[in-house]
Amino acid sequence: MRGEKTLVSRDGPHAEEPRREPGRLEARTPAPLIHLKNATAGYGGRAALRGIDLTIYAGERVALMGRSGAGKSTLVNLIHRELGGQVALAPQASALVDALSVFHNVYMGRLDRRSTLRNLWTLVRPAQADVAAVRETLALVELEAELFSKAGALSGGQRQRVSVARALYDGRPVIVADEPVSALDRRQGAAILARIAERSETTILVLHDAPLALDHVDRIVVLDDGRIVLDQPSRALSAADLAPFFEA
Ligand SMILES: Nc1ncnc2c1ncn2[C@@H]1O[C@H](COP(=O)(O)OP(=O)(O)OP(=O)(O)O)[C@@H](O)[C@H]1O
Repeated sequence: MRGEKTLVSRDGPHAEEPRREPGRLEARTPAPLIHLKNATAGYGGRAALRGIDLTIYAGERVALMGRSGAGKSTLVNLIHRELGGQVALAPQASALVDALSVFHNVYMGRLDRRSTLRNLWTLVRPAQADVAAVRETLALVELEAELFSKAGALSGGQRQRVSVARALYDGRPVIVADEPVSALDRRQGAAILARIAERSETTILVLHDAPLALDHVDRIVVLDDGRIVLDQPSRALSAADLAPFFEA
């Protein structure tokens, strides 16, 4: 564990709503899902994100990209905090509870919507209906054979799929996933991204693979050293456009 996290967002969401003239008829602009204006975040007094201006609307599919240490996970945490209960988070696969089964790790996606008694009972003797629902979700990521394996015994790619399954099982309208497919080959990665897109209204994904991102999201946001250095629709970009941001 590194230093203590102090996430700070200046001006918060909806800081600059468009000004409307009274009495004037105009097309209704949808409210942004997230609106960060000059947001900052850091750890123990050290800035990890600076001057972040980012507006995301419901229905968008956004990839956050950039070199290691650029601030992607920090931005994911900030977005998660701003959106609260609307978000199903698929954290990096390292966030799984190794000592628990795949079933229990996925079940955790709905922990906060069940009674404490039911959650405790599920630790010992899961209800058949819950087992069936989790198995069905695991089938979406081709992992139903591992239902009762310990999470700690899985490969990196399997762990990523469990993390995604937990977010799918959670079932909230926004899925935010931090590196959901980096340990998978491109075919498997594409299949998982397709499942995420089918099961969510809005997706915000940390991705490393440019061709995969260009195929699966509408918009690419690149971070470098804590700042947004590119924010464009994928259709306007090629892998060559993104390459300079990943070269040493
Ligand atoms: N818990 C923490 N305590 C202290 N510093 C941190 C912590 N987490 C991240 N940082 C620092 O903040 C900066 C941004 O880190 P972050 O994890 O957001 O980057 P990233 O783009 O997600 O990297 P990666 O692709 O390697 O996961 C880095 O300089 C990192 O060292």
